[in-house]
Amino acid sequence: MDIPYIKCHGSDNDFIMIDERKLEESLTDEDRKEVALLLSDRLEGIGSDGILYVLSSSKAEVCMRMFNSDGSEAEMCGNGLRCVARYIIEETGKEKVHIETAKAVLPVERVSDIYEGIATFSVAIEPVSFSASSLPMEAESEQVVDTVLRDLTEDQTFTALSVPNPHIVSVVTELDEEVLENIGKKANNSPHLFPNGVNVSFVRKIDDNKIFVQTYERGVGLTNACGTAMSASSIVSVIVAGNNPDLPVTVMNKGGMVQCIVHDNEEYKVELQGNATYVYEAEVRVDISTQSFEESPHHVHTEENERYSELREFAKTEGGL
Ligand SMILES: N[C@@H](CCC[C@H](N)C(=O)O)C(=O)O
Repeated sequence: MDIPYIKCHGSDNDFIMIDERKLEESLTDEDRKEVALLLSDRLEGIGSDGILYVLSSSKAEVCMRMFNSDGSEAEMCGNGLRCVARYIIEETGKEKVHIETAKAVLPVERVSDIYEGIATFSVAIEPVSFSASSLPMEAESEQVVDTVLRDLTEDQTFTALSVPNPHIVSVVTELDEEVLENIGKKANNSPHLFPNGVNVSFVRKIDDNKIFVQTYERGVGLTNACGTAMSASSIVSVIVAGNNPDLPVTVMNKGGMVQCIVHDNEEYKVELQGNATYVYEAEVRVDISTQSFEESPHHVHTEENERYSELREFAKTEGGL
């Protein structure tokens, strides 16, 4: 099967975007899983944190489905949704479109540049729930807010929420990547606690409405950034670290930066704003039965990648890396 794709990223959380509407054969869920496992592999494949599948929709311009690099499907992907948003906004020529995701039809639009010369897209992150059952998470109380999770640590507190994929977030003074990785692995090997796994984030407050976030992602491991995690972390920073709702929270990460505007009216909602950078475009011939693939030459988006490098350097300094 020949599959044209765009290698893209949001804050260096990188994806292979496949427009299924352009394929000659339709994909089954088993195909989507196999393609994710084969192509996402960093050593033997193309390498990515996951695959974004773009499908037709009867409810919106298109539907996005996201498969992690381990072949599991996620309910939502914030950085990926910005890439799909760009793709559809450029395709339709509209300023604002809607994209169907597993749990909601979400508005997405182009907004003013987050950094000079970086085309920036805003996506809605919702529905948000603090109910433990929404993750799902086995807990003694219906909500887990700033609470020590004794199965994972002795003294570190976490807040659990779904946005709508599952997250636990801890506000820390020093961010230790090794501790994060250990807790992330433990949480994802604790089906009695998190039957569907969980994304684990550490948040360090840099200043008022400015945080640094790193995440151990379910189905992937440590990544440069996770859009839903940065949205969940911004909400948690409003609740437990004194950040202000309705004003942008600048979120630095290992791959760049985004802005999250947290709205806490009747329900929590987040506007996640950041880059949607195309690295290159190519076509891959995949043979699922032999687990093999062959790639065409890449059409590299040199100029926008150079511009993104500037943002990455700026973010490193601002994030104290
Ligand atoms: N990196 C993504 C989230 C991808 C899914 C996540 N690993 C999960 O399984 O929930 C993002 O930008 O939100």
